[in-house]
Amino acid sequence: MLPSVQLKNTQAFQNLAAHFEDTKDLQIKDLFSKDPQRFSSFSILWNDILFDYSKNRITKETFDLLLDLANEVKLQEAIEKMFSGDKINATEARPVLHTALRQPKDAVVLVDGINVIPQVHEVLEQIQTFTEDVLSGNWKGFTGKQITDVVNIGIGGSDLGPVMVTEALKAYKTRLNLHFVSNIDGTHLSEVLKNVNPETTLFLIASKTFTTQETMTNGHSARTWLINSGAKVEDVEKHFVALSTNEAEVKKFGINPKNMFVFWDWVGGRYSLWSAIGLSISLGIGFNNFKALLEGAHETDQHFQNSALDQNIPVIMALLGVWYINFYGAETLGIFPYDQYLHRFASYFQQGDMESNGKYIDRNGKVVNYQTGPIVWGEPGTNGQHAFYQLLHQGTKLIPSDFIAPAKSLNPLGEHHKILLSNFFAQTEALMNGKSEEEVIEELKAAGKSDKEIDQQKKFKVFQGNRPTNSFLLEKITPKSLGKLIALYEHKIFVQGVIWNIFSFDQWGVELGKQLATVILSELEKDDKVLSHDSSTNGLIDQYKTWS
Ligand SMILES: O=P(O)(O)OC[C@H]1O[C@](O)(CO)[C@@H](O)[C@@H]1O
Repeated sequence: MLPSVQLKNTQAFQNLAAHFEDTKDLQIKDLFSKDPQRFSSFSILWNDILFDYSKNRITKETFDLLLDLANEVKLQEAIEKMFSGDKINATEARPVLHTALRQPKDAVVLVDGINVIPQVHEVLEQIQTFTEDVLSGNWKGFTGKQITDVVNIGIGGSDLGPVMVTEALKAYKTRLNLHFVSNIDGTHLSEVLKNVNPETTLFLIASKTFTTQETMTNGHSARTWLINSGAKVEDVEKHFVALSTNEAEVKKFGINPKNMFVFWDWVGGRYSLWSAIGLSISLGIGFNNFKALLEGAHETDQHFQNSALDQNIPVIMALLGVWYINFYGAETLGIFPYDQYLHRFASYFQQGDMESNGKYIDRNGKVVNYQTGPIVWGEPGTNGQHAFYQLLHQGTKLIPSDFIAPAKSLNPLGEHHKILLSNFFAQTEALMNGKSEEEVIEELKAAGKSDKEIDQQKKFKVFQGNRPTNSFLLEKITPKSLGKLIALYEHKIFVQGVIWNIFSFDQWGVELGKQLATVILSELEKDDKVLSHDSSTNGLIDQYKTWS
């Protein structure tokens, strides 16, 4: 079990609350003018990643008080418990060991007294052999043709990670075309099937439980499509493999267990891209790149486990989040990658963060009296600039944001990357500095505007500034640097869960809707009027029955 400390009862929280009252009106730009060393004090150059957190509403004292909080909730102890396989996912009585999936072969991680690393590497070897088999054309479809297309059927953690990573690393693509089907909406599968040839398509049925309604339904429909396209039942094994923890259900589905890539219940769904769930990644970018992704994540694991808290990037990310959420009342976290390939990064961490820390019950079973996980959202820059940045700059909400960009483009094209990066740098500067009314007036005068025009416009062109941001400047997006970056966010989520005293690795909140949908599905199959719900739900269902 993790140490359980009531956040508001900690001395550090009380101290931070008092400190917040004293400092809440500080302007970040003034902190820069007063301290020429601010950037070097509040940034970390970690090999090919520069993490700059100096554009935040913090002083050295804030930082120290936040670190006191981390110490008071016994963060270091909690980190050790996670890495060593303690059953910190207490409501499911499981360890949390996605970190074991990226450990080298000679590591030892015990679960119930058994070292799990050999099993991890056995599956990695299976992934490698299979990837090579498919890529070389050795693996053939039912008419003897090599595979050209891979369709991953999965949802949530069995989809979002592989989608995000294969998009982020598209520049490293193999000859295989990847497709992802997640939604139960038949449109998703139908649209993908329109573009693939049954003779050359491989389906990966990705599901930790192998009972998820969406995935099972999509999987069965894909199987029917294959058979209707001329394949025999005994050909199915040439086109279907399973990525799962549940061998019994895989067999029930009709997939030969020899075509199964296993993982274990100590891998959380939203932390599973490093496991067999990453098979689509390996097929899509090659096994060596998949391995480099794991190595990058392992580097972050070591950084997280071994760095002092004041030099520990995920810890600092988490503490800054707590500062804004629990003291400034911020409700969301914006993630804005200045890299088109990272266009699914924010949506990936919507599940990662919100399914982990979207909880109001603490580890003692009590309702918390403070805010927990943020709403995570974002789009790539500069698209976001032309959509919602107005609100970031002049809206009434405080939105702490992470800006991410690679220094080197994977597609150097004329001046594109310089322009992109000039926007990346300019936005965090503008969000911090804003523009005063005096500056606006000066600018309007210089542009030759009349006094009347200046009077009309001046108020609207003011930017308050003081909007906090973190910047992540990566040398380049590579499988390794991406692995590092993803793991930084994973551990940030863990640290915040420890501070908020919640269980970050279960997801009971997704169950109620699923239960009710099962009841309603049986009602949709009958013609009678539905009376068993509230009048709104009855009314909606009955209108559906009228129209369907
Ligand atoms: O991999 P499975 O078991 O199909 O689950 C898919 C997803 O469903 C959830 O259990 C709930 O939405 C997620 O946590 C998980 O990633």
